[in-house]
Amino acid sequence: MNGLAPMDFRKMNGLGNDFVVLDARLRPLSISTELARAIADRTSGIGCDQLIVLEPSRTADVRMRIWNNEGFEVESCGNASRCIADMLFAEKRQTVATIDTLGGYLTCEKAGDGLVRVDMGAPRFGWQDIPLSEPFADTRHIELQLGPIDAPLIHSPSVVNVGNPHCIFWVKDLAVVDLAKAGPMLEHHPLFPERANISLARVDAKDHITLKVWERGAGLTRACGTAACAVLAAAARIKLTHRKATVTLPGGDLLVEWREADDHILMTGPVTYEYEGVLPAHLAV
Ligand SMILES: N[C@@H](CCC[C@H](N)C(=O)O)C(=O)O
Repeated sequence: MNGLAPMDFRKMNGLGNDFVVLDARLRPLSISTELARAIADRTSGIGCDQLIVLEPSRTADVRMRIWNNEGFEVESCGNASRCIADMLFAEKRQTVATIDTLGGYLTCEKAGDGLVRVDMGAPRFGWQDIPLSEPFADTRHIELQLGPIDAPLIHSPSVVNVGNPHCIFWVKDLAVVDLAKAGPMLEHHPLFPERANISLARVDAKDHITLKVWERGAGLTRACGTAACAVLAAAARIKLTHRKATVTLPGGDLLVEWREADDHILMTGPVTYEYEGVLPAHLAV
């Protein structure tokens, strides 16, 4: 133990995308890459896709910081936003909450039936915004493929930033490539200087998309909220879907709407409280 008091944590998930939540609003915490990785490591006895740390905020109800399972800090997490919003609703006995993140300022509200709606802000499509390492005038489809040159298995993905970078391949068959193998290669492709979250998306109808995600820094997850938002915006942009659709992930459904009035994306979905505990001594912060 490093001389500091052991730390309480809460385990939560959004559609199976799971989080360890630490509350640093009253006691500042210093999170190193090694510590984030150790807490997220599933052999540590706890484990999660993302470590979430709550800090005080001058402008919002809370500042939410996010570390991927690999131990580096990132800008956005859609599923964690819903979880933290729900905690805040209970704490503050309110039906709205605001969350400050590196990826943007989020307004969240109760949506009935235990669901939470988060305004994820406006998508960005410029090549510098994703970011890409070279200019592309049109990010609706970029030149990138996997498989033989004359018969690529997947190709011409759409790219979008919804607080974090996403690359989406449109497929008819979600098993056309093994995402566990293709994901790491594409995540680290030189076109993505900050790496990228990689999705395979199958458009089933104008109001329904099925999605599999390889998350940057976390691998295959049961769900990725920002990927669902990115996919809906990218699909609606190229008229594959309406501006509102259900996005089905391995862990369940999210309802996503890209609102015309203000260009913002609204994501609605459930929250699950798993359990509370105390970090073991070797992980105490
Ligand atoms: N699971 C999250 C996204 C977490 C961050 C992502 N892996 C990244 O590196 O950008 C979500 O629900 O959005």
